[in-house]
Amino acid sequence: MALARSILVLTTGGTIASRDDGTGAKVATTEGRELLEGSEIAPDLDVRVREVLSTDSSALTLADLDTIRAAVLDALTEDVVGVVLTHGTDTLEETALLLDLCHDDPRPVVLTGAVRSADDVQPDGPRNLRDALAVAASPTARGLGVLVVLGGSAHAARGTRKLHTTALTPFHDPRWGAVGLVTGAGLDVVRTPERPAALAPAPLGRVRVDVVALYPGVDATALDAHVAAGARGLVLETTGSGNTHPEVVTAVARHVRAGITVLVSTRVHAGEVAAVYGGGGGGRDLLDAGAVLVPWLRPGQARIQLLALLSAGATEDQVRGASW
Ligand SMILES: NC(=O)C[C@H](N)C(=O)O
Repeated sequence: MALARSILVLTTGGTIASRDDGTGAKVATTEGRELLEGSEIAPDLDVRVREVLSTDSSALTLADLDTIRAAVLDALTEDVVGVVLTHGTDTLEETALLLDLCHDDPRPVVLTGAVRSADDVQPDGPRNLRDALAVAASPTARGLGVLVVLGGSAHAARGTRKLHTTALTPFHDPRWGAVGLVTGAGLDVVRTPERPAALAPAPLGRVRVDVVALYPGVDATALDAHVAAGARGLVLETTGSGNTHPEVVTAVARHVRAGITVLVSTRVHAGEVAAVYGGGGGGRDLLDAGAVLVPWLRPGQARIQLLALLSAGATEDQVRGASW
């Protein structure tokens, strides 16, 4: 008989592990062992589970992200064909990108979660976990980096976002679409994601990077407050293709001169950020003020990449030249 393929499942909480706490609120309380019991596991897989955290992903701290990354890197030192990480969906895209940035191993790391809680009459967690295990064990998933598997498809970590609060297929990559579809046999790959060279993992908590929302009527108050709180980097959630009010651009120029890295992302779901508009508040003005345009990553993932770069000691040129 063929030797069983080993997979380590790391659990962190989220809706996949949540149940009613008696007041009608969902809280992550399900143990890793119970998650596996509820999911069909192929007989040729040897699946072990390790509990890392038990929290709603919206409450994760940077120290928690360090803990999760360390647990994944540790799991990859073991004799496993792949790793599955169960995670809340709210900030799954941040954790997925962080792991992908330092993933330098052909074995797949697969993040999964659920939209419906573990005590729902029709939970989606068991199927998602089964799919994630199938992908983690699939030879076709090797070399694709960190993947997000929910609702029957797999997406690359980079560029993938939660785009629906309740749909069973909440994750999409607006630029490239899915990497593959989950089949009974594993992963049917439709594209190979482009991934930059891996970064050395460094603890995230020493650097502060904040996201600043921009909207009609905005001024520089929030921007200045983040810098006063110690931010070394700011990610602007601009309107449209990278535009805002001239007052914000003036503040950006001041902060860039003082050594703060300012990234220009957008609140718009799909499409490129570019230096098109002038007039004092346009993307062209932000570029001239010294900001870095982020064509494709949206604010959550841009922040994680900037945190990872600054934490790893990247130079200004390395930050500017990164794949955004
Ligand atoms: N569907 C989910 O997992 C949402 C949950 N609030 C979380 O991110 O932990």
